[in-house]
Amino acid sequence: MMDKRALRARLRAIRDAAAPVSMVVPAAFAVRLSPGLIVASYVAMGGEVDPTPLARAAADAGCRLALPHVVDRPTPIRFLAAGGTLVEGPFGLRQPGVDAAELAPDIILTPLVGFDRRGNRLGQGAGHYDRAFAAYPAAWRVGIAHAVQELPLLIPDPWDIPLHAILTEQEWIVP
Ligand SMILES: Nc1nc2c(c(=O)[nH]1)N(C=O)[C@@H](CNc1ccc(C(=O)N[C@@H](CCC(=O)O)C(=O)O)cc1)CN2
Ligand SMILES: Nc1ncnc2c1ncn2[C@@H]1O[C@H](COP(=O)(O)OP(=O)(O)OP(=O)(O)O)[C@@H](O)[C@H]1O
Repeated sequence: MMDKRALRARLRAIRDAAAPVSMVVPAAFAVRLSPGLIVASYVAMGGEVDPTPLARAAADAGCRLALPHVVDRPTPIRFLAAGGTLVEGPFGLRQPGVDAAELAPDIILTPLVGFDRRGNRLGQGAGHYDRAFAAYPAAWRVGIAHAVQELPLLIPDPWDIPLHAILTEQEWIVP
């Protein structure tokens, strides 16, 4: 059994030591966008990769943007309409106010702590995206990370739902 906590600590350190990268929107992402689709992005914190180029491409294509709204570790995240004033949330996050409209995402962009080429993912360990993926099984799941966050193999837990694609500053990976 892999020690996920130790792995997470190591990968966060690797991620936070990496030079900031700016993402180029892959054609394979752009072709998926169409007016009215709901794209859940995130507000990067710490050493996370900034998904703004993808969010902007989505908005330019007429998609509606949502952002995760976090209450605490045990409470499932909800995706709320972006565009209003962001407020401070737990874990140092910036997020929509609790009164923003809840949206059901068609595409979910998720920041990764670690990943492998099969689409297995290591996140923050609160199960927020695991549960969001289970709640929206039809959504297209796109992970975003620095290339150095790749692992040779991550053994998935029974509840893990794999990513459809992973974007790094070097590659668009489709498992
Ligand atoms: N930018 C961003 N937004 C996000 C997430 C995320 O990982 N990144 N989430 C992902 O689920 C959800 C929020 N859940 C979270 C759950 C736990 C921790 C957490 O334990 N943070 C650590 C520091 C983490 C780090 O350095 O990466 C802490 O507060 O000690 C953060 C977010 C939704 N929004
Ligand atoms: N569909 C679900 N419903 C309820 N709890 C879940 C579900 N999926 C996962 N969990 C719980 O959430 C926690 C997730 O831990 P895990 O180490 O897999 O997180 P992770 O891979 O870092 O992903 P995440 O980004 O979702 O935190 C586990 O305790 C697990 O039991």
